[in-house]
Amino acid sequence: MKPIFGVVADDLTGGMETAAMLIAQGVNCAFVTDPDAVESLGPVEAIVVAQKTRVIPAAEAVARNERAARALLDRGARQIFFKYCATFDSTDQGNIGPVSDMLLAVTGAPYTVFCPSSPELKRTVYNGHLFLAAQLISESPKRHDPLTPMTDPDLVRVLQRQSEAKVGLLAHPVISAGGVALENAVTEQAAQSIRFFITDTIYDKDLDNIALLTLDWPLVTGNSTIVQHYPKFWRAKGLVQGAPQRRSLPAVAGKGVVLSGSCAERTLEQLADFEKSHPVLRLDLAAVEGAGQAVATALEWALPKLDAGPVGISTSAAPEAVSAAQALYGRDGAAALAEHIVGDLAVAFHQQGVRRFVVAGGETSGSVVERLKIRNLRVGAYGGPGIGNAVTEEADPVALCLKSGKLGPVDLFTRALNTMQNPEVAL
Ligand SMILES: Nc1ncnc2c1ncn2[C@@H]1O[C@H](COP(=O)(O)OP(=O)(O)O)[C@@H](O)[C@H]1O
Ligand SMILES: O=C(O)[C@@H](O)C(=O)COP(=O)(O)O
Repeated sequence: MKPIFGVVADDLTGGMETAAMLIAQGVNCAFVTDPDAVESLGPVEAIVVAQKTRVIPAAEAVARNERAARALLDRGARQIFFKYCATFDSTDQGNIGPVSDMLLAVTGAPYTVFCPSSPELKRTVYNGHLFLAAQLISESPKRHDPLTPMTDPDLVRVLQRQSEAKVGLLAHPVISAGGVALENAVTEQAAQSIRFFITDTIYDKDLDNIALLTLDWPLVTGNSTIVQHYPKFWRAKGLVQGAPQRRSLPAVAGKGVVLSGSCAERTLEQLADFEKSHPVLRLDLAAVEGAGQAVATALEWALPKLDAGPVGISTSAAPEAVSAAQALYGRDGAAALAEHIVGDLAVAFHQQGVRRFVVAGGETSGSVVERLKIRNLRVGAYGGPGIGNAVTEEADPVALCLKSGKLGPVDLFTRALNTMQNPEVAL
């Protein structure tokens, strides 16, 4: 069976969420973190290859995503989808442009769209400008992101800084008209050598129009939300067979921990909520004496508590503390230190019998999954924005809930740990 959809995702949380969305719509979707794992997968309708490439140097991101795309195309994938964040997380040296340049060449696509919007989450694009609710992204809390502060809301300008390809805009009137009017707009702009189209999107209906436009394109790019708009069209064309269903995960017992490296406002709220009923250790990056000492301190604090119930350990901090850590270690140095600590803790906790992990933050999730050497996961059906639930396919399984920094209900950490033990309780 040739997959109808091959996803190359630039982080673990969003990649897993994408797989979960497809699964919830009855699409038999596999999820792997290593392109080499694609070849040996059984028959599936879709495959997500999610790697931690969002903030790595562009050349390395291009090489790793090219391996993923080629592995998917070698399996016969009918369409490649490049999945990035709804907030277009990227720096000027960022990867969305270079990876898309490469994917255009590898798939032979003449052009593609960029559709980060998620109307449900109030992430919309109008006149090429990205909004979080009523705020331009550059005026929202995203301007404080530790790794990808978004200071320019004009996505045409942001993408043009990253790519050789000419970037244009499919503005809202033509997106909302859809059909032939939209196809004509693409043809007209393509005749002016435009290869990348930022798509204005305000309403769900706009996403349907974009999905219909791009249904058979070799390459599409965007956030997970647009992906949810394809399965009904695939089903109408007879491309997928399965009816929408819930795929629940096997129960996993064992000790539980929350590991958090996300500094997003929502994560800080979730940690505060979890702390009402569970012990939480907050590590101050500016005060720790190296990763080794921080890990030892955290283990000494956590291990005696785990038999009584889950605990949380976080490097997450508010903008002032993030700035203090970055002033000491540099932006990448602070992130590397935090990820080193959290990754070491994940390995040590696993050795000590922890089998339920909630991880907050996309980069943080990437380092935990890499350090636990997890390549292949059975993903559960979609449980809400920004959340991916999965279980490793091995004799002594590990349950993971990977959470996007900015998303998820406030009480997610407790609920996710409980659901792992009793998957029949919906998230
Ligand atoms: N106290 C801190 N100061 C600076 N950077 C931090 C701190 N704690 C964590 N980080 C880093 O910030 C980044 C947060 O990114 P991520 O895990 O993707 O979260 P989100 O999903 O909120 O973007 C990670 O690379 C993490 O290691
Ligand atoms: O769009 C989103 O928020 C997610 O799909 C995503 O990519 C999450 O990234 P992080 O917030 O860095 O986890």
